[in-house]
Amino acid sequence: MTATLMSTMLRLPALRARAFRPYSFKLVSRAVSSVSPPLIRIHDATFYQNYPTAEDEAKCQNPPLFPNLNFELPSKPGADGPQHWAVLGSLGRTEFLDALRGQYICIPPNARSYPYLLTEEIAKKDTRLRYSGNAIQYIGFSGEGSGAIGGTRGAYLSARYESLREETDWTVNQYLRGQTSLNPLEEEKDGIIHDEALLSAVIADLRLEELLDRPVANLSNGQTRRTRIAKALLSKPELLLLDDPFMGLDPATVESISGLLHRLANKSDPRLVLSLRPQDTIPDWITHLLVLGNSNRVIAQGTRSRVQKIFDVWSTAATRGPRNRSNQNSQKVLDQAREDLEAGYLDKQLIWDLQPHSFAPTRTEIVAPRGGEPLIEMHGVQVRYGDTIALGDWEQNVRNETKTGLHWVVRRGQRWVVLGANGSGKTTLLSLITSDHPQAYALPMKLFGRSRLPEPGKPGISIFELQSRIGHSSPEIHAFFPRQLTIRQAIESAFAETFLSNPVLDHDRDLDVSATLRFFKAELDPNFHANINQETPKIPADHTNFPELNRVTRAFFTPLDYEVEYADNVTFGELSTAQQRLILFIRALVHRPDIVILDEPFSGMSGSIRDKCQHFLEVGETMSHRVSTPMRKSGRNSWLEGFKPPADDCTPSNLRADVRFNGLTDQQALIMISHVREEIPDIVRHYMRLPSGDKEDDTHLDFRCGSLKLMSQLRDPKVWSLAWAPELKFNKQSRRAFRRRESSLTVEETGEFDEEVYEWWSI
Ligand SMILES: Nc1ncnc2c1ncn2[C@@H]1O[C@H](COP(=O)(O)OP(=O)(O)OP(=O)(O)O)[C@@H](O)[C@H]1O
Repeated sequence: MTATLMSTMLRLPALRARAFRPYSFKLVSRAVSSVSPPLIRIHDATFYQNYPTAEDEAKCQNPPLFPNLNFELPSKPGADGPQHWAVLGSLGRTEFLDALRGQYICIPPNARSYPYLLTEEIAKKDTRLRYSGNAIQYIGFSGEGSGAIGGTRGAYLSARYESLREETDWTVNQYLRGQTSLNPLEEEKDGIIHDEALLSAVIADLRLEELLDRPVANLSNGQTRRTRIAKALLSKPELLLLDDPFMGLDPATVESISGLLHRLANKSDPRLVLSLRPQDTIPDWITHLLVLGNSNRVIAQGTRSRVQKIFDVWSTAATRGPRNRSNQNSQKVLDQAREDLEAGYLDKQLIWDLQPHSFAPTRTEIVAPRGGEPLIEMHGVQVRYGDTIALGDWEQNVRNETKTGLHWVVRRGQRWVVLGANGSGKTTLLSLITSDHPQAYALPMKLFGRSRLPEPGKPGISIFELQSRIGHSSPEIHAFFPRQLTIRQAIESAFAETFLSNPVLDHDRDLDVSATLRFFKAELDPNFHANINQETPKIPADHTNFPELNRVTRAFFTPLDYEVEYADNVTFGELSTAQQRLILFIRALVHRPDIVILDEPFSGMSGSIRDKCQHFLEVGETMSHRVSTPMRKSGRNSWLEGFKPPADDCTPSNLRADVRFNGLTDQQALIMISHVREEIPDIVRHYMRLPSGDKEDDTHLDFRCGSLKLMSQLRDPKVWSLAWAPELKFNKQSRRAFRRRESSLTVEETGEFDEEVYEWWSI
């Protein structure tokens, strides 16, 4: 780069952005007293996607990332022991890890360096490690499912379930050994991994023995996660960056992977930096935290206890107003927080998400509805691959007879959660319902009262009918969803036969799509914060022009498509992972399907977006307190940012002409999968748990199914742990569910109760 260009760049206004110094930089640099040079040193650096130009700011493009960043990662434990870092934030976590590993343009260029990689020690170990690209490995988990390791190809979701092996269906063993090119080089023939001892240790540590011969395309999400961590460890990096490592893992696997990571981190082999969502539980062994605010700013960093104190100050500033502090340090933090709040780098939602929230039980009783007609019926379903039974390898008591396979009925109006360890068959089960699984045609199951194939006197159910009656969001759909669609097109694809075919739209459907875009504008519109104070246009509500408005007594009317044009200008691919998940969530609901299937819908989302989604699911656009879990959880509605209820919000919601969604109806059924208790809304009153583990082992989870007691909520840690309890504990603490029959009515009159037919357990 020429000196002139360099000096021009340094004069850019963007580079003179408000000097930002994370509160504890001095503290961090003092703590690092080790004689060994740091592995990463970032000193007053600003990063850019592209070389910055003078026009960038005027055109609002190429914004600076992490302006004036200071950060050091020691190579060796200091006097206080090793440093284990976690990066917390709603947005920008991946970008931050990318900046650490040498991506983006760093200004000034020498502000980011890797001094430890230039030492003799590294040269002796392996000269390849001198290059940060080799020494620092990144694993991200937002490219979901086995697709993330190139397992599933093409654009057809059922690819994962085809039992035919293709040339490119690498087994886990081949993948770990690096034997994954179609024309291997001579030296690759027996695998490029030569460190067999390391390979065996990693396979044992990550419990991969049983999976070695399985094609990577067939792995469940949790199995994929373990395989990818193993692969990264085999390249013996100096530093491993793990982006959202616990997303989508069942509670037991979270514990075991966290323990494994701790052991690795303690040996510094490799060193680790994790990224986590603000609401995630931070593993005990993490010693240092770095917090990202909005617009790619680092707003706090330092030792865990120091950053926790900063959170406390933020929290009082947000709830009780920014009063002055007696302690000088706290005052500094408070002043900085005020500045950051004003600049929008920090906001109330992030503060709320960062606080650990203890479970506050509510006194609301919610009945598990008996439900209407059956939408899904399974009578002894088993999914087999050769000799292996992937789903239904258990016995159930049905009408007091022992039967094999899955027996289950889902009725209109019911809300289910399917629980189960990673690999227990949850995704397989859902793929039978959506008919992505080829075996769906042959199994003893009915959807909407009909089989997939025609029966005498009854037509089979077509895939297109299924698609229009089922709303589905899942990690697999996320992996395959076309990135080029605009936000509006992505949501409208709910009304189409395939992702890319033309949706069948009409005026009402347009209004429905617009209503969702308006409700989630704060989360999706990139310019939302810039326009927050803009006045809503008010059109006089002339009743002759707007006959629909006769029912409401309002002087002004705001058109429903007001302020939703942003959705035509931003593509799905330009959105963050959390925003993409939000689009898929909306897409699963917007066409009001009979069955809504939400497979880990909130993973990757911040707590506040998750809460807003739960609110939408329960009570839609209304402010009703009918159930809304988030309302009761937080006792306030800061997460409803940007949603401006119409001025006359006191009008009963069922009379408001512009409210199009009131939450799930009695005609709809919900089936959810999640491994995180906070993600399960209180309207979920039924659960099914798929078995896992060795039957001889006393930690084995057996098949269970049933409803929640009147006051139970799966968000309650006690109820949650019971739902995951092994047989003995489960039997002790739950009870058989029965429904009281009205004494005057006979079985013929009331019909059978599912709780009695299928042996349900109340928890
Ligand atoms: N084609 C196949 N051949 C053999 N086994 C398969 C095949 N497809 C899936 N499996 C296995 O079936 C089991 C169930 O997988 P599934 O993806 O349904 O689990 P899951 O409960 O959704 O897991 P996770 O929580 O990790 O997503 C897994 O052990 C998986 O490896």
